[in-house]
Amino acid sequence: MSPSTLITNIGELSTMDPSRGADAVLTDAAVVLDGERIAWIGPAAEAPAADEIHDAGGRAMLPGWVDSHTHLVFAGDRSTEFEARMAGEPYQAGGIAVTTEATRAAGDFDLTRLLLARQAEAAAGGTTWLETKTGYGLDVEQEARSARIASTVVDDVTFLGAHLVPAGSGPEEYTDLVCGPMLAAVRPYVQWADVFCERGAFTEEQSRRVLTACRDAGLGLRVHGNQLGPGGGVRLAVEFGAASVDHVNYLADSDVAALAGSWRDWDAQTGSGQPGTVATCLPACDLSTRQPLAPARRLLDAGVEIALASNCNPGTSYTSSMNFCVATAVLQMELSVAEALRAATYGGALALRRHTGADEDGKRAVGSIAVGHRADVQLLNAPSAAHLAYRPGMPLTAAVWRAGKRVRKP
Ligand SMILES: N=CN[C@@H](CCC(=O)O)C(=O)O
Ligand SMILES: [Zn+2]
Repeated sequence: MSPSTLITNIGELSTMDPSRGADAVLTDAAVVLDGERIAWIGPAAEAPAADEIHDAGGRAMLPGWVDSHTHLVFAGDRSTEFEARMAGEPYQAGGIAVTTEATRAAGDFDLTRLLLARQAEAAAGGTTWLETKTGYGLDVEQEARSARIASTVVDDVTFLGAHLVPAGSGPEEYTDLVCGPMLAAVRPYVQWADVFCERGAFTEEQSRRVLTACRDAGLGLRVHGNQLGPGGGVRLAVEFGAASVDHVNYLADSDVAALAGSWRDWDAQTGSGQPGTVATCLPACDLSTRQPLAPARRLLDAGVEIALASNCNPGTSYTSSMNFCVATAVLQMELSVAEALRAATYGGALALRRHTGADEDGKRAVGSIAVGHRADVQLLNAPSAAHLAYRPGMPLTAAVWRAGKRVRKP
Protein backbone atom coordinates (compact mmCIF):
# COMPACT_ATOMS: atom_id res chain seq x y z
CA MET A 1 0.00 0.00 0.00
CA SER A 2 1.44 3.40 -0.91
CA PRO A 3 1.27 5.98 1.88
CA SER A 4 -1.27 8.80 1.68
CA THR A 5 0.07 12.33 1.13
CA LEU A 6 -1.46 15.55 2.39
CA ILE A 7 -0.42 18.52 0.27
CA THR A 8 -1.37 21.54 2.32
CA ASN A 9 -0.94 25.31 2.36
CA ILE A 10 -1.84 25.54 -1.36
CA GLY A 11 -2.21 29.25 -2.16
CA GLU A 12 -4.37 28.70 -5.27
CA LEU A 13 -5.89 25.38 -6.29
CA SER A 14 -7.25 25.30 -9.86
CA THR A 15 -9.30 22.12 -9.86
CA MET A 16 -10.50 22.39 -13.49
CA ASP A 17 -13.50 20.40 -12.28
CA PRO A 18 -16.49 21.78 -14.22
CA SER A 19 -18.96 20.31 -11.73
CA ARG A 20 -17.67 22.78 -9.08
CA GLY A 21 -18.80 25.75 -11.21
CA ALA A 22 -17.71 29.06 -9.69
CA ASP A 23 -15.89 27.20 -6.86
CA ALA A 24 -13.43 25.54 -9.22
CA VAL A 25 -10.57 27.68 -7.85
CA LEU A 26 -9.90 27.38 -4.12
CA THR A 27 -7.54 29.40 -1.95
CA ASP A 28 -5.75 28.24 1.24
CA ALA A 29 -6.54 24.71 0.19
CA ALA A 30 -5.29 21.16 0.74
CA VAL A 31 -5.48 17.90 -1.21
CA VAL A 32 -4.98 14.33 -0.04
CA LEU A 33 -3.56 11.75 -2.47
CA ASP A 34 -4.19 8.14 -1.49
CA GLY A 35 -2.55 5.53 -3.66
CA GLU A 36 -3.30 6.56 -7.21
CA ARG A 37 -6.50 8.47 -6.41
CA ILE A 38 -7.42 11.87 -5.04
CA ALA A 39 -9.07 11.19 -1.70
CA TRP A 40 -9.94 14.63 -0.35
CA ILE A 41 -10.01 18.33 -1.34
CA GLY A 42 -10.93 21.28 0.84
CA PRO A 43 -9.80 24.14 3.06
CA ALA A 44 -6.34 23.57 4.52
CA ALA A 45 -7.73 24.26 8.01
CA GLU A 46 -10.02 21.23 7.73
CA ALA A 47 -7.61 18.75 6.16
CA PRO A 48 -7.57 15.20 7.53
CA ALA A 49 -4.39 13.44 8.72
CA ALA A 50 -2.23 11.54 6.23
CA ASP A 51 0.94 9.41 6.32
CA GLU A 52 3.06 12.14 4.75
CA ILE A 53 2.71 15.92 4.66
CA HIS A 54 3.96 18.21 1.92
CA ASP A 55 3.84 21.95 2.67
CA ALA A 56 3.16 23.77 -0.61
CA GLY A 57 4.29 27.05 0.94
CA GLY A 58 1.43 29.06 -0.64
CA ARG A 59 2.24 27.86 -4.17
CA ALA A 60 -0.31 27.29 -6.92
CA MET A 61 -1.52 23.77 -7.71
CA LEU A 62 -3.30 22.52 -10.81
CA PRO A 63 -3.89 19.17 -12.53
CA GLY A 64 -0.96 17.66 -14.37
CA TRP A 65 -0.98 18.51 -18.07
CA VAL A 66 -2.78 16.11 -20.40
CA ASP A 67 -0.71 16.13 -23.58
CA SER A 68 -3.12 14.62 -26.09
CA HIS A 69 -0.97 14.89 -29.25
CA THR A 70 2.66 13.80 -29.58
CA HIS A 71 4.83 11.71 -31.92
CA LEU A 72 7.53 10.45 -29.57
CA VAL A 73 8.55 7.12 -31.10
CA PHE A 74 11.37 8.27 -33.35
CA ALA A 75 15.11 8.40 -33.82
CA GLY A 76 17.20 11.03 -35.59
CA ASP A 77 17.31 14.79 -35.82
CA ARG A 78 15.91 17.36 -38.25
CA SER A 79 17.51 20.55 -37.02
CA THR A 80 18.91 21.23 -40.50
CA GLU A 81 15.38 21.17 -41.90
CA PHE A 82 14.32 23.48 -39.07
CA GLU A 83 17.08 25.96 -39.88
CA ALA A 84 16.14 25.92 -43.55
CA ARG A 85 12.56 26.66 -42.54
CA MET A 86 13.63 29.57 -40.42
CA ALA A 87 15.48 30.83 -43.52
CA GLY A 88 12.23 30.77 -45.49
CA GLU A 89 11.64 27.20 -46.74
CA PRO A 90 8.03 26.04 -46.25
CA TYR A 91 7.22 22.98 -44.11
CA GLN A 92 6.36 19.94 -46.22
CA ALA A 93 4.97 16.59 -45.12
CA GLY A 94 7.84 14.87 -46.96
CA GLY A 95 10.21 15.52 -44.02
CA ILE A 96 8.45 12.62 -42.27
CA ALA A 97 10.42 10.28 -44.58
CA VAL A 98 13.73 11.44 -43.06
CA THR A 99 12.58 10.47 -39.57
CA THR A 100 11.14 7.21 -40.88
CA GLU A 101 14.54 6.19 -42.22
CA ALA A 102 16.28 6.95 -38.91
CA THR A 103 13.54 5.25 -36.88
CA ARG A 104 13.63 2.07 -38.96
CA ALA A 105 17.39 1.90 -38.47
CA ALA A 106 17.19 2.11 -34.65
CA GLY A 107 17.04 -1.08 -32.59
CA ASP A 108 14.23 -1.77 -30.10
CA PHE A 109 16.48 -0.98 -27.15
CA ASP A 110 17.47 2.43 -28.48
CA LEU A 111 13.97 3.35 -29.57
CA THR A 112 12.61 2.44 -26.15
CA ARG A 113 15.38 4.35 -24.39
CA LEU A 114 14.66 7.45 -26.48
CA LEU A 115 10.95 7.21 -25.77
CA LEU A 116 11.51 6.75 -22.03
CA ALA A 117 13.78 9.81 -21.93
CA ARG A 118 11.13 11.90 -23.72
CA GLN A 119 8.40 10.64 -21.41
CA ALA A 120 10.53 11.52 -18.36
CA GLU A 121 11.23 14.98 -19.77
CA ALA A 122 7.52 15.60 -20.33
CA ALA A 123 6.64 14.36 -16.82
CA ALA A 124 9.26 16.61 -15.25
CA GLY A 125 7.56 19.48 -17.08
CA GLY A 126 4.22 18.64 -15.47
CA THR A 127 2.71 16.25 -18.03
CA THR A 128 1.00 13.38 -16.23
CA TRP A 129 -1.03 11.85 -19.08
CA LEU A 130 0.61 11.34 -22.41
CA GLU A 131 -0.69 10.23 -25.79
CA THR A 132 1.71 9.29 -28.57
CA LYS A 133 1.37 8.11 -32.14
CA THR A 134 3.04 5.67 -34.47
CA GLY A 135 3.73 7.03 -37.96
CA TYR A 136 7.49 6.82 -38.45
CA GLY A 137 7.47 3.11 -39.32
CA LEU A 138 5.22 3.11 -42.38
CA ASP A 139 5.35 -0.61 -43.03
CA VAL A 140 3.53 -3.40 -41.22
CA GLU A 141 6.41 -4.63 -39.13
CA GLN A 142 7.74 -1.19 -38.19
CA GLU A 143 4.36 0.30 -37.33
CA ALA A 144 3.60 -2.71 -35.11
CA ARG A 145 6.98 -2.30 -33.44
CA SER A 146 6.37 1.40 -32.77
CA ALA A 147 2.91 0.66 -31.37
CA ARG A 148 4.26 -2.12 -29.15
CA ILE A 149 7.06 0.03 -27.76
CA ALA A 150 4.74 3.01 -27.23
CA SER A 151 2.26 0.83 -25.35
CA THR A 152 4.90 -0.01 -22.74
CA VAL A 153 5.62 3.67 -21.97
CA VAL A 154 2.73 6.08 -22.61
CA ASP A 155 -0.92 6.22 -21.52
CA ASP A 156 -2.74 6.33 -24.88
CA VAL A 157 -1.37 5.03 -28.17
CA THR A 158 -2.62 6.14 -31.58
CA PHE A 159 -2.09 4.29 -34.87
CA LEU A 160 -0.91 6.76 -37.53
CA GLY A 161 0.13 4.44 -40.33
CA ALA A 162 -1.60 7.04 -42.57
CA HIS A 163 1.07 9.66 -41.90
CA LEU A 164 2.84 9.64 -45.28
CA VAL A 165 2.87 7.35 -48.30
CA PRO A 166 6.39 5.89 -48.16
CA ALA A 167 8.68 6.05 -51.19
CA GLY A 168 8.12 3.11 -53.51
CA SER A 169 4.42 2.65 -52.63
CA GLY A 170 1.41 3.88 -54.55
CA PRO A 171 -1.09 5.90 -52.47
CA GLU A 172 -4.04 3.55 -53.06
CA GLU A 173 -2.01 0.41 -52.50
CA TYR A 174 -0.50 1.89 -49.30
CA THR A 175 -3.95 2.93 -48.04
CA ASP A 176 -5.06 -0.69 -48.54
CA LEU A 177 -2.09 -1.82 -46.48
CA VAL A 178 -2.95 0.63 -43.67
CA CYS A 179 -6.60 -0.50 -43.63
CA GLY A 180 -5.75 -4.20 -43.73
CA PRO A 181 -2.58 -5.93 -42.51
CA MET A 182 -1.10 -2.88 -40.78
CA LEU A 183 -4.23 -2.18 -38.77
CA ALA A 184 -4.44 -5.86 -37.77
CA ALA A 185 -0.79 -5.85 -36.64
CA VAL A 186 -1.02 -2.73 -34.46
CA ARG A 187 -4.52 -3.41 -33.09
CA PRO A 188 -3.41 -5.14 -29.84
CA TYR A 189 -1.38 -2.10 -28.81
CA VAL A 190 -3.51 0.93 -29.67
CA GLN A 191 -6.69 2.67 -28.52
CA TRP A 192 -6.87 5.30 -31.27
CA ALA A 193 -6.38 5.81 -35.00
CA ASP A 194 -5.44 9.00 -36.79
CA VAL A 195 -4.92 10.12 -40.39
CA PHE A 196 -2.95 13.05 -41.83
CA CYS A 197 -5.62 14.46 -44.16
CA GLU A 198 -3.67 17.09 -46.06
CA ARG A 199 -2.21 17.91 -49.46
CA GLY A 200 1.01 15.87 -49.76
CA ALA A 201 -0.25 13.24 -47.30
CA PHE A 202 -3.71 11.57 -47.63
CA THR A 203 -6.68 12.76 -49.68
CA GLU A 204 -10.14 13.06 -48.22
CA GLU A 205 -11.19 9.85 -49.93
CA GLN A 206 -8.17 7.91 -48.67
CA SER A 207 -8.68 9.37 -45.19
CA ARG A 208 -12.29 8.26 -45.25
CA ARG A 209 -11.21 4.70 -46.03
CA VAL A 210 -8.71 4.72 -43.16
CA LEU A 211 -11.23 6.12 -40.68
CA THR A 212 -13.87 3.62 -41.73
CA ALA A 213 -11.55 0.62 -41.34
CA CYS A 214 -10.23 1.81 -37.99
CA ARG A 215 -13.70 2.58 -36.65
CA ASP A 216 -14.85 -0.87 -37.72
CA ALA A 217 -11.87 -2.32 -35.83
CA GLY A 218 -13.16 -0.63 -32.66
CA LEU A 219 -10.65 2.19 -32.44
CA GLY A 220 -11.45 5.73 -31.34
CA LEU A 221 -10.78 8.27 -34.08
CA ARG A 222 -8.72 11.45 -34.39
CA VAL A 223 -7.66 13.45 -37.47
CA HIS A 224 -4.75 15.71 -38.41
CA GLY A 225 -6.70 18.34 -40.32
CA ASN A 226 -6.47 21.80 -41.90
CA GLN A 227 -2.83 22.25 -40.87
CA LEU A 228 -1.20 23.54 -44.05
CA GLY A 229 -4.24 24.86 -45.88
CA PRO A 230 -8.02 24.64 -46.11
CA GLY A 231 -9.39 21.15 -46.67
CA GLY A 232 -11.79 18.43 -45.66
CA GLY A 233 -10.11 17.19 -42.46
CA VAL A 234 -12.35 18.99 -39.99
CA ARG A 235 -15.55 18.06 -41.83
CA LEU A 236 -14.45 14.44 -41.99
CA ALA A 237 -13.59 14.36 -38.28
CA VAL A 238 -17.03 15.66 -37.35
CA GLU A 239 -18.78 13.32 -39.77
CA PHE A 240 -17.00 10.33 -38.21
CA GLY A 241 -17.60 11.53 -34.64
CA ALA A 242 -13.84 11.74 -34.03
CA ALA A 243 -12.86 12.65 -30.48
CA SER A 244 -10.48 15.30 -31.81
CA VAL A 245 -9.30 17.10 -34.89
CA ASP A 246 -5.84 18.51 -34.48
CA HIS A 247 -3.95 21.51 -35.92
CA VAL A 248 -7.07 23.36 -37.25
CA ASN A 249 -5.06 26.31 -38.59
CA TYR A 250 -7.11 27.03 -41.72
CA LEU A 251 -10.80 27.00 -40.90
CA ALA A 252 -13.75 28.11 -43.01
CA ASP A 253 -16.83 29.37 -41.19
CA SER A 254 -18.50 26.09 -42.14
CA ASP A 255 -15.71 24.13 -40.37
CA VAL A 256 -16.24 26.11 -37.17
CA ALA A 257 -20.01 25.63 -37.48
CA ALA A 258 -19.58 21.87 -37.98
CA LEU A 259 -17.37 21.63 -34.88
CA ALA A 260 -19.80 23.73 -32.84
CA GLY A 261 -22.68 21.53 -33.99
CA SER A 262 -20.90 18.46 -32.64
CA TRP A 263 -21.16 19.99 -29.14
CA ARG A 264 -24.87 20.70 -29.21
CA ASP A 265 -25.69 18.01 -26.64
CA TRP A 266 -22.91 19.03 -24.26
CA ASP A 267 -23.11 21.30 -21.22
CA ALA A 268 -19.69 22.94 -20.83
CA GLN A 269 -20.68 24.53 -17.52
CA THR A 270 -21.15 21.16 -15.83
CA GLY A 271 -19.09 18.90 -18.10
CA SER A 272 -22.07 16.68 -18.80
CA GLY A 273 -23.86 15.38 -21.87
CA GLN A 274 -22.52 14.05 -25.13
CA PRO A 275 -19.00 15.32 -26.02
CA GLY A 276 -18.31 16.32 -29.61
CA THR A 277 -15.12 16.73 -31.63
CA VAL A 278 -12.46 18.64 -29.68
CA ALA A 279 -10.39 21.14 -31.70
CA THR A 280 -6.82 20.55 -30.56
CA CYS A 281 -4.55 23.55 -31.04
CA LEU A 282 -0.79 23.04 -31.28
CA PRO A 283 0.84 26.44 -30.78
CA ALA A 284 4.45 25.23 -30.55
CA CYS A 285 4.01 23.59 -33.96
CA ASP A 286 2.42 26.70 -35.44
CA LEU A 287 5.40 28.79 -34.35
CA SER A 288 7.97 26.24 -35.52
CA THR A 289 6.36 25.95 -38.96
CA ARG A 290 5.50 29.65 -39.24
CA GLN A 291 1.83 28.84 -39.75
CA PRO A 292 -0.89 31.17 -38.47
CA LEU A 293 -1.74 30.28 -34.89
CA ALA A 294 -4.91 28.18 -34.67
CA PRO A 295 -8.00 30.34 -34.08
CA ALA A 296 -8.59 29.19 -30.52
CA ARG A 297 -10.58 32.30 -29.54
CA ARG A 298 -12.92 31.95 -32.51
CA LEU A 299 -13.49 28.28 -31.70
CA LEU A 300 -14.22 28.91 -28.03
CA ASP A 301 -16.58 31.77 -28.86
CA ALA A 302 -18.45 29.44 -31.22
CA GLY A 303 -18.98 26.93 -28.40
CA VAL A 304 -16.29 24.40 -29.40
CA GLU A 305 -14.29 22.63 -26.69
CA ILE A 306 -10.57 23.03 -27.39
CA ALA A 307 -7.41 21.33 -26.19
CA LEU A 308 -3.81 22.52 -26.17
CA ALA A 309 -1.13 19.92 -26.85
CA SER A 310 2.60 19.98 -27.56
CA ASN A 311 2.68 17.88 -30.78
CA CYS A 312 6.23 16.99 -29.73
CA ASN A 313 7.93 15.54 -32.82
CA PRO A 314 11.26 16.05 -34.61
CA GLY A 315 9.80 17.80 -37.66
CA THR A 316 7.34 20.49 -36.65
CA SER A 317 7.46 20.89 -32.87
CA TYR A 318 10.43 19.52 -30.97
CA THR A 319 9.23 20.42 -27.49
CA SER A 320 7.03 18.71 -24.93
CA SER A 321 6.72 21.89 -22.87
CA MET A 322 3.06 22.40 -22.06
CA ASN A 323 4.08 25.45 -20.01
CA PHE A 324 5.27 26.98 -23.29
CA CYS A 325 2.00 26.09 -25.05
CA VAL A 326 -0.08 27.62 -22.26
CA ALA A 327 2.03 30.80 -22.21
CA THR A 328 1.73 31.13 -26.00
CA ALA A 329 -2.03 30.60 -25.89
CA VAL A 330 -2.39 33.43 -23.39
CA LEU A 331 0.15 35.80 -24.94
CA GLN A 332 -0.68 35.22 -28.60
CA MET A 333 -4.00 33.42 -29.00
CA GLU A 334 -6.30 35.62 -26.94
CA LEU A 335 -7.12 33.00 -24.32
CA SER A 336 -7.47 33.92 -20.66
CA VAL A 337 -5.21 32.06 -18.24
CA ALA A 338 -8.19 30.01 -17.04
CA GLU A 339 -9.14 29.07 -20.62
CA ALA A 340 -5.59 28.03 -21.49
CA LEU A 341 -5.22 25.97 -18.31
CA ARG A 342 -8.53 24.25 -18.99
CA ALA A 343 -7.53 23.45 -22.57
CA ALA A 344 -4.20 21.92 -21.45
CA THR A 345 -5.78 19.77 -18.73
CA TYR A 346 -9.51 19.09 -18.97
CA GLY A 347 -9.54 19.82 -22.72
CA GLY A 348 -6.80 17.25 -23.36
CA ALA A 349 -8.73 14.74 -21.24
CA LEU A 350 -11.87 15.40 -23.31
CA ALA A 351 -9.87 14.89 -26.50
CA LEU A 352 -8.84 11.47 -25.18
CA ARG A 353 -12.24 10.77 -23.57
CA ARG A 354 -10.52 10.47 -20.19
CA HIS A 355 -12.50 13.29 -18.56
CA THR A 356 -14.92 11.18 -16.50
CA GLY A 357 -14.74 8.40 -13.93
CA ALA A 358 -14.35 8.46 -10.19
CA ASP A 359 -14.09 5.06 -8.50
CA GLU A 360 -17.59 3.85 -9.17
CA ASP A 361 -17.16 2.92 -12.83
CA GLY A 362 -13.63 1.53 -12.72
CA LYS A 363 -12.22 4.51 -14.63
CA ARG A 364 -10.33 7.41 -13.13
CA ALA A 365 -10.70 10.78 -14.81
CA VAL A 366 -7.58 12.80 -15.57
CA GLY A 367 -7.21 16.51 -16.28
CA SER A 368 -9.18 17.72 -13.27
CA ILE A 369 -8.80 17.52 -9.51
CA ALA A 370 -11.78 15.86 -7.82
CA VAL A 371 -12.28 13.03 -5.35
CA GLY A 372 -11.80 9.67 -7.09
CA HIS A 373 -9.92 11.15 -10.04
CA ARG A 374 -6.36 10.04 -10.75
CA ALA A 375 -3.86 11.71 -8.44
CA ASP A 376 -2.15 13.73 -11.19
CA VAL A 377 -1.19 17.16 -9.84
CA GLN A 378 1.53 19.75 -10.19
CA LEU A 379 2.76 22.54 -7.99
CA LEU A 380 4.18 25.70 -9.51
CA ASN A 381 7.00 27.81 -8.16
CA ALA A 382 4.50 30.68 -8.12
CA PRO A 383 1.53 31.91 -6.09
CA SER A 384 -0.86 31.73 -9.06
CA ALA A 385 -1.11 29.89 -12.36
CA ALA A 386 -1.12 33.24 -14.15
CA HIS A 387 2.65 33.22 -13.66
CA LEU A 388 2.90 30.62 -16.44
CA ALA A 389 2.19 33.42 -18.94
CA TYR A 390 3.36 36.31 -16.78
CA ARG A 391 6.85 34.79 -16.45
CA PRO A 392 7.12 32.81 -19.71
CA GLY A 393 10.08 30.52 -20.11
CA MET A 394 10.90 30.45 -16.41
CA PRO A 395 11.32 27.07 -14.68
CA LEU A 396 8.02 27.18 -12.80
CA THR A 397 7.36 23.46 -12.34
CA ALA A 398 8.12 22.84 -8.66
CA ALA A 399 6.77 19.33 -8.07
CA VAL A 400 4.68 16.78 -9.95
CA TRP A 401 2.73 13.74 -8.75
CA ARG A 402 1.63 11.21 -11.36
CA ALA A 403 -0.90 8.57 -10.24
CA GLY A 404 0.02 9.56 -6.70
CA LYS A 405 3.77 9.07 -7.13
CA ARG A 406 6.19 11.95 -6.97
CA VAL A 407 7.90 12.39 -10.36
CA ARG A 408 11.67 12.70 -10.27
CA LYS A 409 13.58 15.09 -12.50
CA PRO A 410 15.18 13.15 -15.39
N1 LIG B 1 1.41 16.94 -39.52
C1 LIG B 1 1.78 15.80 -39.48
N2 LIG B 1 2.55 15.19 -38.60
C2 LIG B 1 3.38 15.89 -37.64
C3 LIG B 1 4.71 16.27 -38.22
C4 LIG B 1 5.53 15.11 -38.53
C5 LIG B 1 6.89 15.42 -39.05
O1 LIG B 1 7.11 16.40 -39.80
O2 LIG B 1 7.77 14.61 -38.72
C6 LIG B 1 2.64 17.06 -37.05
O3 LIG B 1 1.63 16.79 -36.40
O4 LIG B 1 3.02 18.22 -37.20
ZN1 LIG C 1 0.82 15.38 -35.22
